[in-house]
Amino acid sequence: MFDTDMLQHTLSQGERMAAPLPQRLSHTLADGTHVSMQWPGILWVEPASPAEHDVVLSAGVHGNETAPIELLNELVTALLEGQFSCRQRLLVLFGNPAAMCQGQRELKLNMNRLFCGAHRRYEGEEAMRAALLEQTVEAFFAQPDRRRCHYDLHTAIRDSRREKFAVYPFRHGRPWKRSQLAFLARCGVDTALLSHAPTTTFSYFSSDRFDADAFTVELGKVRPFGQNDLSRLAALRQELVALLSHRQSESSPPAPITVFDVAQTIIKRSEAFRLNFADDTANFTEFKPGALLAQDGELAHRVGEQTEAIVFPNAHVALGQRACLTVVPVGDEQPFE
Ligand SMILES: O=C(O)CCC(=O)N[C@@H](CCC(=O)O)C(=O)O
Ligand SMILES: [Zn+2]
Repeated sequence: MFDTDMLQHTLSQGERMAAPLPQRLSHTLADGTHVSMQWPGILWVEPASPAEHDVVLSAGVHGNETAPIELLNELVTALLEGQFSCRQRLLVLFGNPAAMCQGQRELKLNMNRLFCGAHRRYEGEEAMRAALLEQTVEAFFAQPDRRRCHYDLHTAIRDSRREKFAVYPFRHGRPWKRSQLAFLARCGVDTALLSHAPTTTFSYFSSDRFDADAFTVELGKVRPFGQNDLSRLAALRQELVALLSHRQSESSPPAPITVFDVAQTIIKRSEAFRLNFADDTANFTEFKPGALLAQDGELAHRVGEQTEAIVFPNAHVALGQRACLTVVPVGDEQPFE
């Protein structure tokens, strides 16, 4: 019998997240869809006659970001119970099960900085898990001429003036896709940030290596398991089921999404790094031109010539990592298709 509670099954494996399950689980649903699990928190779904999308849905790359984990778990249960028929090839990933077990963002390493081979510079369970996730995504996306997408679901540490927003990874000059922004808007994600530099995040990995339509999607604030209001993610659930069922979306055309350019990526260079605003300052709080945002020893980080809003400020990241983004309204020069 295939366990319909993927989350409990994953947590029951404890901290063994880079080792295969003692026994591979495999099951064929009534509609012919084949479902299998060989590693903790990695579910592979192969419909009998798949439609054109290969869909990766991930959550728990940060172990304490529980709302999207609960959402994906509920979606998997619905699929396994036959509540909807999955017509797209689907890979569901719980990124960092060991951190999920501990209710922590990470054990030792921020897993969302370990992709694109960055895991090779480190040792330990999280580096091994990131390597496994890369190999799994590569194997899943190996089929040619498919439409690939990857939505990597997160929640933010701070309050946010914009509850749900997506980071659109750098596309090396390829146009940003309005169709994807419209999909996100139907999901209730009303804000997108266009990145202008390569990173080592999971969504950048799928975008860069496999030309997938990939995003980091922020879905509210971090809360412990059991304390999330999943009704706030109802629109996202509905659109994911429509995508997976290969049905037209039934939601009315969304309000246009607000798009920002990432203006600055502030890196923590020394242990002297300090943010120049209160710890409870919400994401998307605006600062006037010239305002001091952070001090890193002698180095001052200031707003440029136009007002900028802060996103993901965090003085407690490892040296060399991003401690804050700033964003500005999107410029006219961005290529969209
Ligand atoms: O709230 C925060 O400070 C962090 C929330 C989070 O985990 N965000 C992602 C964004 C990844 C990206 O830029 O694509 C992260 O920091 O990994
Ligand atoms: Zn996260």
